[in-house]
Amino acid sequence: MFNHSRQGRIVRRFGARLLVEDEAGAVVACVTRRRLDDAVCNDAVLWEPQGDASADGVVTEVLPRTNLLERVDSRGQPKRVAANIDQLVIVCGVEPELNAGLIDQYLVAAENLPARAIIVYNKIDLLPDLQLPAALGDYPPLGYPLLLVSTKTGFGMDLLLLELSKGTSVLVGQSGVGKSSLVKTLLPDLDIRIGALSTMGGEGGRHTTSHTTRYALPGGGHLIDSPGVRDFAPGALSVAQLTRGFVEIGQISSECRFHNCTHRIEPGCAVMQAAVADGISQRRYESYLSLLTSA
Ligand SMILES: Nc1nc2c(ncn2[C@@H]2O[C@H](COP(=O)(O)OP(=O)(O)OP(=O)(O)O)[C@@H](O)[C@H]2O)c(=O)[nH]1
Ligand SMILES: [Zn+2]
Repeated sequence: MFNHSRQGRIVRRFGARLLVEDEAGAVVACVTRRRLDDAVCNDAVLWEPQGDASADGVVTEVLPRTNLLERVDSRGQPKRVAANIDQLVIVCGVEPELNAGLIDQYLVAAENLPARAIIVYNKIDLLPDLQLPAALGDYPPLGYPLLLVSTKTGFGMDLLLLELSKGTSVLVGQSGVGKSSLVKTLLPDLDIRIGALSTMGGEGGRHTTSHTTRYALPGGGHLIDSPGVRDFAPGALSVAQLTRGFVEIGQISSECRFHNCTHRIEPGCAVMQAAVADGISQRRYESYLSLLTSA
């Protein structure tokens, strides 16, 4: 049989209906022929044009993913949110007070996806003397870019757009740090775009912001956004995930006497020695220990 399959990318899923961006950048309203229950936002798919009234295309296959972002819902069940994430943008800010332990948890999540991680420190307008919390100094030496921004003044937004142009990103972070404000600054025409997609997607014309959606950013790259994405909280972690997630600990752990060292009480632990000798940040080590006790 002649193969009409084309590649596309899921922009948004609304039940059985999918909005798929075709290779030319046009958005096509699709249904699924078989029940592709696990298809999520930003999945690469194969689809075939179809000319009937219900939809313009049929999604036939979900292509292999590089990763899958899942969140834990209110009943403790994992929920698939989006696929093929390149960068986790961890948003924090001058207020509420910095929660470095939470940043460390997000970094563990990023390293395990795996995805690149960027730390964005917002509301810099509230910090005229630029006295940053000491904990933020832990991150750039580990290779995590730290960007200072203000959605209020626009400071740092050009650099942020540049970082975001490198791939497909999601914004995560604690409530009140300014994630919604950032999205509005990055995508000033968000309401219009949501309106257009809602009309296309058979969502009854409701301008729904609740569905996870992939947006093209003005400087290149894409942002995947929804309240569910922004509320993403790292779930329970295994010891292996923790060691992978604290990159400096993972690096030194090959020098520990025991290959399965948890770096807590074991003799000959190179990580403990490094923490005492300032080879790694004492605060990060303690953060690791506190996550280990809940692992
Ligand atoms: N001074 C200052 N205030 C900001 C800035 N960005 C956001 N805010 C304020 O911070 C508050 C929280 O911003 P939101 O964008 O709602 O934060 P959020 O992270 O989306 O919060 P949730 O919706 O609870 O997750 C609002 O009152 C914003 O006006 C900034 O750059 N400077
Ligand atoms: Zn050790």
